Amino acid sequence: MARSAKGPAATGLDASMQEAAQAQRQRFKYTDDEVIEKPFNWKQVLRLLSYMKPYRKQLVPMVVMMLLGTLTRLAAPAVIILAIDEAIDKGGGDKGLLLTYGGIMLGLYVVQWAANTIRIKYTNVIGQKVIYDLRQQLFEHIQKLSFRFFDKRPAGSVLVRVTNDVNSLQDLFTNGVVNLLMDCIQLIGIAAILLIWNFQLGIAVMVTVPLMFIVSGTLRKRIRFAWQDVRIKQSRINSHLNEAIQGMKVTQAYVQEKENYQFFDHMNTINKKSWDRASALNQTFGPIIEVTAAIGTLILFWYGSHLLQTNVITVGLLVGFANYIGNFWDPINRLGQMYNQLLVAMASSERIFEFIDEEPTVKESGRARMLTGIKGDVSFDRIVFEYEKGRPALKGISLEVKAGQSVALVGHTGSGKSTIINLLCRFYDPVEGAVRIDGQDIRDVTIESLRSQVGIVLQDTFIFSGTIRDNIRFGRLTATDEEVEMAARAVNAHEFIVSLPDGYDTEVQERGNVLSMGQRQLLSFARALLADPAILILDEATASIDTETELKIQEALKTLLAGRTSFIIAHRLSTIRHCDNIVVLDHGRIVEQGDHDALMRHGGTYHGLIEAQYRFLSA
Ligand SMILES: Nc1ncnc2c1ncn2[C@@H]1O[C@H](COP(=O)(O)OP(=O)(O)OP(=O)(O)O)[C@@H](O)[C@H]1O
Repeated sequence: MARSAKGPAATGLDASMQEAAQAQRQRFKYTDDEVIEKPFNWKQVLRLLSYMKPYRKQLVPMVVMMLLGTLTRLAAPAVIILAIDEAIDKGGGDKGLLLTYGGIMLGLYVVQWAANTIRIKYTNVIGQKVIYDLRQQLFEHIQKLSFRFFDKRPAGSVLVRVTNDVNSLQDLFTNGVVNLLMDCIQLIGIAAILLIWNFQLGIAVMVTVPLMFIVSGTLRKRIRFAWQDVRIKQSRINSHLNEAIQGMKVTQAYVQEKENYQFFDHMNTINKKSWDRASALNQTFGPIIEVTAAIGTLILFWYGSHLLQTNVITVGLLVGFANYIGNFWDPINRLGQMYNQLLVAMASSERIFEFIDEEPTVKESGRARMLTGIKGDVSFDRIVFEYEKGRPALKGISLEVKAGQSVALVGHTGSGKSTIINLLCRFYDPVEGAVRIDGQDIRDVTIESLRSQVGIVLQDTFIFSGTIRDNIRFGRLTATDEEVEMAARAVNAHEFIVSLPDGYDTEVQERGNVLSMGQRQLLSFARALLADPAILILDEATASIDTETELKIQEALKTLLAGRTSFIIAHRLSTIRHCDNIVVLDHGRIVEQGDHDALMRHGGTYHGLIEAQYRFLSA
């Protein structure tokens, strides 16, 4: 009864929850675009190894130690053979000789231990340095890449290359390459010793080797795919987690926690299943290797004892063979693992090199001059620009701005206001036409000198982790504490800064979580003032400031803008009323320009926008 009373409601709830989870699944679409492994590619391996070149000096002792370690390991069973045959078997127990062989064995182990310790030290040092260089080179290069590059990629995928992909090469450089060489030398060495010492027995005990390679190859492949699947599932969880944390406020505001939880639970379950499968497959590998190894040992003792009885081999040789065979399977096993690791590293290095080889689309010409001591005349000469081929964002913009003038850019959303600014800062280059400052095409001047003449206060004010003082000083790193404070006072930010617990030394988090939007904007004003650029851009800069702060800001802006050419993008038209020139954009074209009074008299688009805004505010 209890069950039937509860049943329909519970079933209904379950059904609705399942529907919600299903809807969530459809909402989150993850593309597994990152290929996890790539075929072996010699060119790429050589390119990777070239990162070791600067450390040639450390490479020499490392290789010497590696050879010494491997040779001593190969020599040890040979000494056992001699000790048994010469000191125990033949001489009927020559204690002196036995002690000598014992001493040699001890010596070999000490040398082997020392050689391995020194080798590991050198490999770690070289490996870490190579990874450091690679990460540094990658980051340095990414910083140079143009906006077009970032437009095409989500921030997460760029992040993953600098972290995960570089990390996956770390193992290869710190252990992989050296172990691979050591294992190869050991395998070839053992095979050669066995065949030289007794060809027939050598062939007999190694008869299982091809079998081992086949089993190991096939199984490893399956295990590799299973682990790849785990990585894909984990990377999905990571992307979802990233999105869930970034969008936490929206999730809570729309009360979507339960749905998010269910979706996460669904992905987590899939991940667990995938992990269980891979791990179960992995566990089958050990017994298979052991069985194959046991077959080899069985053949050794069966055929070996036969050869012993017929006096073809000695007891020492049989024991020595057993010893060598014991050292034979481990390298085979490791080589399989190494091969998998190498294929994963191939994919990671390909992704890293793809970024390193990416040329910035905004390039500096070899003859670029410094742009210094400018007046601030700006001209846009018949500019055509498109972000995506065939979809022009600017369609022939011509605009003359005299030094010291303030220009407002207005127009509907998507009309091209920010694009004009992007071209002035050379974040992109126009497809046609030219942007000039004081008559110089900005493609002929160095990017650094151009951007240091152009100050920008963006709509989304970025606050870096650090103190308030550091954040203002970002405008000019050499500014003194007094200059930082003066800039803050000039834009009316000083008052709120000193009211914070540690004043100018208050620590703020990435993106300025402890500050209000208005406060963040005031800080970025101070930052721009400190930079003292000849040309200033304010992109929606006053959008988030309340009326009282806005009055303060308007006052500060007069100081900030005095003597500078300025471009102001503002949706609130009241803030740009006093600009010298108001440029009205419509679908990438200038449709009107003039001062406020002239445009109002004209009664065109601007007049319409002012009317609409007035109606909206008084509604
Ligand atoms: N990174 C980009 N990649 C592709 N298209 C873009 C990109 N940035 C802008 N666009 C497109 O270019 C056109 C102009 O955009 P722009 O950002 O200059 O408009 P806006 O006038 O500043 O708009 P808003 O007032 O909304 O900020 C729009 O159609 C927009 O969709």
